[in-house]
Amino acid sequence: MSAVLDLQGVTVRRGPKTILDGVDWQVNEGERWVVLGPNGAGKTTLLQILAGRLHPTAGTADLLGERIGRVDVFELRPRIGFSSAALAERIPGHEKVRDVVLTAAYGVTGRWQEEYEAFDDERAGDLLAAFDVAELADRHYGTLSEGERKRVQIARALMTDPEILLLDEPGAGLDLAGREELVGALSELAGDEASPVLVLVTHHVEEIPPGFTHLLLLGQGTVQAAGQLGETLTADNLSEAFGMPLMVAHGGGRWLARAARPGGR
Ligand SMILES: Nc1ncnc2c1ncn2[C@@H]1O[C@H](COP(=O)(O)OP(=O)(O)OP(=O)(O)O)[C@@H](O)[C@H]1O
Repeated sequence: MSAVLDLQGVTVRRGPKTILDGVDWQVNEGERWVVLGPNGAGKTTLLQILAGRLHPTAGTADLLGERIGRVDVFELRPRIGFSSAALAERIPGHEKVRDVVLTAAYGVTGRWQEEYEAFDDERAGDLLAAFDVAELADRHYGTLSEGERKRVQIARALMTDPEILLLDEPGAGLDLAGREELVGALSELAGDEASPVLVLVTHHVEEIPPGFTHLLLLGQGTVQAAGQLGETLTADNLSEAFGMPLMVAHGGGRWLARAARPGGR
């Protein structure tokens, strides 16, 4: 079975800066990956490659068996759901919540004169219900709380029934209740066999939803560790990636990390 995502020696350079440096990474059917790393490690850049929105400067990126640079990315993109703050900024505040999800069927933001099929309407409704925001369907997107918006954004990313779902820091800016609701929703998604392959970028181990299976730890542009979550999310690996002595605890399917010594370094 070929990998769903297969990166070999992926390098991204911008001017004198090497943002990603020889990244090798394979993701297979059914896996749920967390990508963790400090600010500036290259997580967002990596996700841009996985979304078919950026070409590596060197190396190869095969997404769903198609090589970036050889495939028409506009055909590939509906097969890859993507949710990020940058994409969310393009959603007009006056858009109805149902339409925010529905318009993803055409890869647009902002409903205009497209004709949607009844099954599109039904799917958008089902996705809003799955993320517990069905009662907001007729509200304007701009009136939602940050937590509600995040769940609508993920529902939107799933609209095309993608084979891969990429989530770039979905927990950013959420309060404790919002974060916990999101973690619960993502945990359910992770546990559903019908869900696509999941790749979740986060800064915080507390945001790792139960049911996620693998971890990629990114240092400054390089893979520090990658593998099964339980084996890879160790104090040693995390301390090295974040450049400070850290301790890690695990219980009830959730993770916690803090400085190993009072006062940090
Ligand atoms: N177009 C660009 N030109 C120059 N440098 C860039 C460019 N895009 C990103 N970078 C730099 O590459 C590094 C990695 O950026 P990236 O956004 O991928 O990191 P990240 O791990 O997602 O960071 P954060 O956790 O802070 O969001 C940063 O130092 C950033 O300033």
